[in-house]
Amino acid sequence: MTRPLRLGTRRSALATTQSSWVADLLRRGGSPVELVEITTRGDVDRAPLAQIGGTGVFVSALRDALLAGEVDLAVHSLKDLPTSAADGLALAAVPGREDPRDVLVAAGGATLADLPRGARVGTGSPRRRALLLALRPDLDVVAVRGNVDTRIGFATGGELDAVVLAAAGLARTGRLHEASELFAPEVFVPAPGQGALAVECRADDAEVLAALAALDVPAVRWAVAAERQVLASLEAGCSAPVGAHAAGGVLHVAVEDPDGALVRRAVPAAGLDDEGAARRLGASVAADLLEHELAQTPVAVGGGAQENHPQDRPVDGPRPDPESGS
Ligand SMILES: NCc1[nH]cc(CCC(=O)O)c1CC(=O)O
Repeated sequence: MTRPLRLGTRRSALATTQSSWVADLLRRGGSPVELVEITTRGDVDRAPLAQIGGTGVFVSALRDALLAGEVDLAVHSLKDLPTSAADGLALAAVPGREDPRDVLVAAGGATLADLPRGARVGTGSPRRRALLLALRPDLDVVAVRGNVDTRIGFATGGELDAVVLAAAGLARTGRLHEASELFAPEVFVPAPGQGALAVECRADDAEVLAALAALDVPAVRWAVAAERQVLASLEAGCSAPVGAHAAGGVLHVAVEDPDGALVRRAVPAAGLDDEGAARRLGASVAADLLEHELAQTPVAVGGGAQENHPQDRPVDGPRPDPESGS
């Protein structure tokens, strides 16, 4: 290959770290790579993510650049990818997964159990909010948005008692030691695809497809396929409170029921070795949940379900970076 592959990346610390990691893997495989910076609406617009299209806004600008031929590949956090396939693009590689867990970052190294009654804990993710309140109903969960650095600052600066983040974001940027607790994924079920990356290219670009095939780790691909199918089958948007995590031969699912209570499921997931098997497993767990746990129950006038959802009080970050979704 003569010309370098152009890898489109967002500018945040996490995005450039992830992109550089993939670029290095490709270079080690003999493919020259250059990084091309892409600015997304989510990077410049300070409006709440939900208003400007959810975490999908970070993905769509990179996809547009791919389809326009401005770049040849793009690296996404897999959990930020919409579950629907993108026309003209291929999910060419799902490389090795980083730590999929969620972590607590609290001043003084406090764990969740150490936090005082009514402690203020920051997260912008409805899933993390639901999981936190299931474990500690007394907590005051505060909506926060901002990059990893900003959100850690809320806890270390004393503005909040703690924040919840993805271990992967900390690990990839060399900050995992700042976590005060690593949550067990069976209990604090991670977002579908958390810790994994998605490498996309044009579906008809045989040269890039071939280079990326070497980065694919099938066991990770099938695990995240099952996790994402749970989300897709539940017809949940990217910010819905759904956790799904496949590891050690078990698929764990956690989802909020219409009354605001957390429902968990654990089903065998050994031997997932193709996309069809992975999807069937995810779809069957979702169907079972929809039939037995998530059927709409009549809500009393006055909206009883709302009582479990005290209003978020936003804390403004200096940057509108995205690392605040699920
Ligand atoms: N939604 C933002 C986002 N997308 C991916 C990561 C971290 C890396 C990963 O989960 O793969 C984060 C930050 C976070 O959730 O704390």
